[in-house]
Amino acid sequence: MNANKTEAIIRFDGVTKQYEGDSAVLKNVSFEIERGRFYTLLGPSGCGKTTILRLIAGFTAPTQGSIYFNGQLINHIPANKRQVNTVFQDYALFPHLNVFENIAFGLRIKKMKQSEIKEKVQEALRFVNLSGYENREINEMSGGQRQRVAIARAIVNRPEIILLDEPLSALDLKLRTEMQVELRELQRRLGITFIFVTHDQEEALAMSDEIFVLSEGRIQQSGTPMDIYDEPINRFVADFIGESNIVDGRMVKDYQVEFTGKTFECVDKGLQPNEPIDIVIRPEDLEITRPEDGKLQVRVETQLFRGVHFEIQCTDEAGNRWLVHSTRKAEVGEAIGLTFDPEAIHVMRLGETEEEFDKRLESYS
Ligand SMILES: Nc1ncnc2c1ncn2[C@@H]1O[C@H](COP(=O)(O)OP(=O)(O)OP(=O)(O)O)[C@@H](O)[C@H]1O
Repeated sequence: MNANKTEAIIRFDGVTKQYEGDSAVLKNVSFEIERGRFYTLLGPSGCGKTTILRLIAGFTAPTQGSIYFNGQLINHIPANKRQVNTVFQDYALFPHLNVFENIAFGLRIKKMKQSEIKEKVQEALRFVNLSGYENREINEMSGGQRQRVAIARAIVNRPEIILLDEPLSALDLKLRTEMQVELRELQRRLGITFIFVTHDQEEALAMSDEIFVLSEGRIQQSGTPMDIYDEPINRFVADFIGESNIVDGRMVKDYQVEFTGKTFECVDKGLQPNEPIDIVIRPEDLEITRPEDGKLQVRVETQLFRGVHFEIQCTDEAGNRWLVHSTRKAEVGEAIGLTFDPEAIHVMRLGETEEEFDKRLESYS
C-alpha cells in the first residue's frame, strides 16, 4: 500500500511489540485512526492498550511493522518531535507549580514569548472551564479540577492527537460520568483526534466514535459503539461488551440454527450446514411469556429489581442459564417461557476474521 495515499492521521501496519525477553505484547496489529474523531482502546488489563499509546507517543518503538503519522513513517521519530500529547492516569502534574505554570510548562520549554504564553494558557483554561484558577496551587484543586488542568496542559499547544490513558479512573462514579460528558464535548469543540484508553465498557460505549476491542495483543473488533454492541464478532467481545447470553449452537441451513436441542429461525445465511457456531442473545431481546407460548421453557432462579427493569436469571432444561432484562416481574421458582425475534439471534462463526465477518453481515442487507 502507498502510505501517502491514506487519509489516516495514524496508521499501524503489522505492528508487533515485544519487550525484552518476553512474548509479544502486540501481535501483528493493523489499524487506521482518522483525523478529528474520538477513539477508544478497550480491553482487559494487560491486553496491550497502554503499549499502543506509548508507540503512538514515541516512548517506545515497534519490534516489527510500521507506524505512520499523516502518511510519514515515524517508527524512529522521537517523542518530542511528534504532534502528540498525553494525559496520564495520575495526571503527572507538578505539585510545586501553580495551575498557570503547570499548563505553561511546555510552552516555556519552547521559549515562547510571555504574552503568547499567557494568551494560550488562558484559552486552554477557558476550554476546560477553569478561568480564574490561574494562581491556585495544585493541592488546592479537587480531583476533577486536577483532571481538567491535566487536559488543559495537553491541549494548550494544539497537538494533532491527544492520548488519554485511563484519565478518569481516579474519580468517583458521579464525577467520572460528568467528566465523560465534558471530555466528549471538549473533543467535539477542539476537533483534535482523541485516543482514549479504558477497561470500562460502559465508558467506551458512551464516549466513542469508534472502539477498538483488544484482547491478548490483538484487535478483536473495531467499529462504532452500536456496531460492536449489536454485532459482536466472537464470544470474547460479546462477553466483554454489555451482558450476553452465549450458548453453543449449530447452523442447520440458511436461516435456521439449532441450540438447546431445538431449531430456530434466524437471519443468517452463507454458513456451512452443520457448522458449529456460538449464539448470542442480549438479555433485553428476550421476552417473558407463558411457558406454552415460549420458544424456550425456563425456570426463574433469581430476580433483582434494577430500577428500569428486572434482571432475571433463569435455567432451561438442558442447564443453560439465561439472563433476561424485563419490565415484567416474575417469581422465583416460576416456570416461564422466553421468546425472541429471529433478528435477536446473533450467529458467531468460530475463528472468523473481522474482514470475513463484515462481509458476511453486509451480505444480509
Ligand atoms: N516496559 C515493559 N517491559 C516489559 N513488559 C512490559 C512493559 N510494559 C508493559 N509490559 C507488559 O506488556 C503487557 C501489556 O501491557 P500494557 O500496559 O500495554 O497493557 P494494558 O492493556 O494497558 O493494561 P492495563 O489496563 O493494566 O494498564 C503486560 O503484560 C505488561 O506486563
